[in-house]
Amino acid sequence: MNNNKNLEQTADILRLAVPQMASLNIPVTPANYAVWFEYFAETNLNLKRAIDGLIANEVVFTAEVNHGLYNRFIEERSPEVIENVQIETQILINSLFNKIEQLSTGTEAFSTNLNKFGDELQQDPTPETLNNLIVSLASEVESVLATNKEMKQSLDTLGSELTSLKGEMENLSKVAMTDELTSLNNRRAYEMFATDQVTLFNEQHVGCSLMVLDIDHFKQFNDTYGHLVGDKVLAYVALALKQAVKGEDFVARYGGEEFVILLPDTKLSDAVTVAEKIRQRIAQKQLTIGKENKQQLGHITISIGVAAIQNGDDMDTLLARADEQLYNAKASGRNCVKY
Ligand SMILES: Nc1nc2c(ncn2[C@@H]2O[C@H](COP(=O)(O)OP(=O)(O)OP(=O)(O)O)[C@@H](O)[C@H]2O)c(=O)[nH]1
Repeated sequence: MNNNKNLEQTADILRLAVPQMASLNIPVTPANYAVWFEYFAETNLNLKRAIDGLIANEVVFTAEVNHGLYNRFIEERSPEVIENVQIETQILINSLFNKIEQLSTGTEAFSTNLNKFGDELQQDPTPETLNNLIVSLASEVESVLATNKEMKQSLDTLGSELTSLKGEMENLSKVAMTDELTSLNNRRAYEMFATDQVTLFNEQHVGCSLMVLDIDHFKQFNDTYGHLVGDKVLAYVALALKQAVKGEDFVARYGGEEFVILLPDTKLSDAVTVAEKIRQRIAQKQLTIGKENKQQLGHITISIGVAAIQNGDDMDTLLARADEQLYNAKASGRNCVKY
């Protein structure tokens, strides 16, 4: 089993990456760590070449440079990379926590044994020799206790370092599940949530409904106002969707200008009501850009397909039915909800 090898490799990379990042004044954020993990793992030769080039040319690793490396070499490939880093580091952390526990148990047991030995000696007191033994055993106990104390201190330090590393890894996991442009859940996060909802339906008969939403004629919008304005509109739609649903509803950017909302424990008619409210809210909004010299962008509309989970559904069949309804909405002239 190469688990130990992986663990050792991960630990080695951790030992190399963190000091190198510190010497280049690169903050150990989850995204930066993902870049440097890959660099030292030597699994991404393009990334390695790019970083070596930057170092050779004495380029300062500013926030923009770090962000660029992450975007180009990590995010654009796959969030799986981040998840791998997260999983491997998590294994490392767990194993170190286990070791810490073993160590403290071991030293405690040693000092207990020594104490016991001291007790036994006291039961058969032969004058001088025993007295000497007791004295030396007592001093040994003392030294073990001192070592134990030192050990405890270093374990405490290690423990708090690991706790903060654990926190960073949780952030990393969050990065892997979040769409950078809109800060919504990404497709990967949606798929995990949808899988859980399908299981809940199969095992406990708790239903759910799914909306698939797509901005109408978005290509035209991009062509007229440019991609950057298009990006702002995507962020606006994301916020509007978040604000339009209640706590448990799961909003995600599925890709491009397509969003999904999964509504747990919600029947079709209720989901359609929510969808209609969202459609109207977005259609009514007059879009502007710029703070002082506001440029009017007019209105955008969205089309929505809705479906409720049925017996025999899996995540893909549910999505396919909602998608079919989205197609119907587009075919019926857009800016409408079909179910
Ligand atoms: N600005 C921006 N545009 C994007 C992004 N992702 C996808 N798009 C654009 O969204 C447009 C989608 O175009 P189409 O699939 O033809 O659909 P549409 O123009 O919205 O037309 P209908 O969906 O049929 O109403 C393309 O121009 C994509 O470039 C993004 O992240 N930012």
